[in-house]
Amino acid sequence: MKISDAYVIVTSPGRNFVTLKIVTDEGVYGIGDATLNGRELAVVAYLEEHVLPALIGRDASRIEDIWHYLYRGAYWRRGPVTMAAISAVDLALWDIKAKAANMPLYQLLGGKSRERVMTYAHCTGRDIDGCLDEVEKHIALGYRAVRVQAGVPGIPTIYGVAKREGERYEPADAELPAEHVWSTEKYLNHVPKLFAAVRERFGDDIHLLHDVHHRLTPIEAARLGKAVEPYHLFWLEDCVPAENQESFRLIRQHTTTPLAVGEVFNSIHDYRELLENQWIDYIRTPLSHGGGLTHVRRIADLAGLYHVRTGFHGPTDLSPVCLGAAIHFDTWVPNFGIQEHMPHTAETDAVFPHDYRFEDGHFLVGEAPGHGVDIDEALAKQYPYKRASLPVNRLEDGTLWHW
Ligand SMILES: O=C(O)C(=O)C[C@H](O)[C@H](O)CO
Ligand SMILES: [Mg+2]
Repeated sequence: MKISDAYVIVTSPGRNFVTLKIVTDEGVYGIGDATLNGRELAVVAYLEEHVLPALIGRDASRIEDIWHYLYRGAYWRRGPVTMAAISAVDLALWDIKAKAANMPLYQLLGGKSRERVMTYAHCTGRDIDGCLDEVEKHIALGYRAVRVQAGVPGIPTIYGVAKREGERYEPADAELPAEHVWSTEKYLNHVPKLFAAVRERFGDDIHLLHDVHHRLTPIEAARLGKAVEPYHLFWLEDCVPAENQESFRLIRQHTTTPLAVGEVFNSIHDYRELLENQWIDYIRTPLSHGGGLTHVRRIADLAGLYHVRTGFHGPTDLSPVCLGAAIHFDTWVPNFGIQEHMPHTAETDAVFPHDYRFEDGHFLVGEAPGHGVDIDEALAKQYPYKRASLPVNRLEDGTLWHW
C-alpha cells in the first residue's frame, strides 16, 4: 500500500488546528494531529516543504522506517516543530494500518488493559468560592478527578482561570502575546488555602490535581509540595521549568507530593534522568508532540520500569484526533494513570467526527477501525486560520518570567 497523497488542513472552529491527511493508492486514508498552539504555521511549513514531498510513493505500512527516516534523516533532531510534524505522520500511518487490518487501534497495540479511561476535569474560579462551585458541578457530572486553579488576590490574570466568570479558558487569546503579571509570593501563600477549602467541602475521595505551569524555582516548588501534603494531591504539575532535569532531585528530597512533567517535552531523552532517578510520577507528553505512538510508547515503557504512569496532556489545543488516538493508547498502556479532559467546542466536534464517548468521568474507546476520528473537510474550510499567541509573564518589577 503506497502513499499517493498527503496534505495539511488548517481550520479554526473556535481555535486553530492543523491536521494531516495521508491517502494511499488503495483508498485507505489516515489522519494525524499537527497542532502546536501559537506556532501552528511553523509546523505546516515544515510538513509541506520538508516532509510531505518525501512521503509520496513510500510504503504506508513501514511506520518504523518512516519514523527514523524523518527523525534521523533530517539531521536536525528533536524540537517541538519537527516532532509535531513527525507525530502527525506517525498518527496518520497508525490510523491507516489499523484501518487496513480492520481493527480499532488499541487492538494493534496489544488489546485492552482496562474497560474505561479515567479523566480529570478543569475546575477554575476567579476566587476560591468560584472554584468550589466548579468542583461541585464536575463531581455531579461524574468526574472522580479534578484539576483546581483559582485566581490569586493581587494577580490580575493567571494561568488556567478564564478572564470572566462562566467563560471558557483559552490561553492563546490575542493576535500578539498578552502580557501578564506574576508574583510567586502571592501565589505560594494562596494555593494551600485553595486545597484546604476543597478538602474541607468535598472530603478525601476526589482526586485533586494542580498545574503550576513552570513558574517556580526548585526550592519554591519544594515549599509548595510540602505545604499541600496534608491535602494528598494526585499530582502537582510542571512545578519548575524542566530543561534542567536535575532540579527535580532537590524537589523530591523535600516532598512526597506526586509530580507530573512533560507536556512541553518531545523526546525520550527529555525524560531519561527524571525517570532513572525516580524523580517524577507521571509523564505528560501527548502523542501529537512526542513523535506519535511509535515514540511515546517507548517513553511509556521506560517510565513503567520506574513505577511512573501516563497522564497525557489533553487541553483543547490538541485536536480530537490526538485525543482519539490517546484514548486508544490509554486503553492499552499497562502503566496508565489518568487522561486530561478539557471538552472541545461543539464546532470543533462537528469538524472532527469521532467515535470515543465520555461517560461518568471516563472515556470509552470506540470500535471503529483506526483511531476513530475523521475530519469533515468541507466544514473545516468554513473556519479560516486566525493568528493567536500564548501570553508572556512578567514579574511585578517587569522582569520577563516563565508563562
Ligand atoms: O492543560 C495543561 O495542563 C496546560 O498546561 C495547557 C497549556 O497551557 C496549553 O496546552 C498551552 O498551549
Ligand atoms: Mg499543564
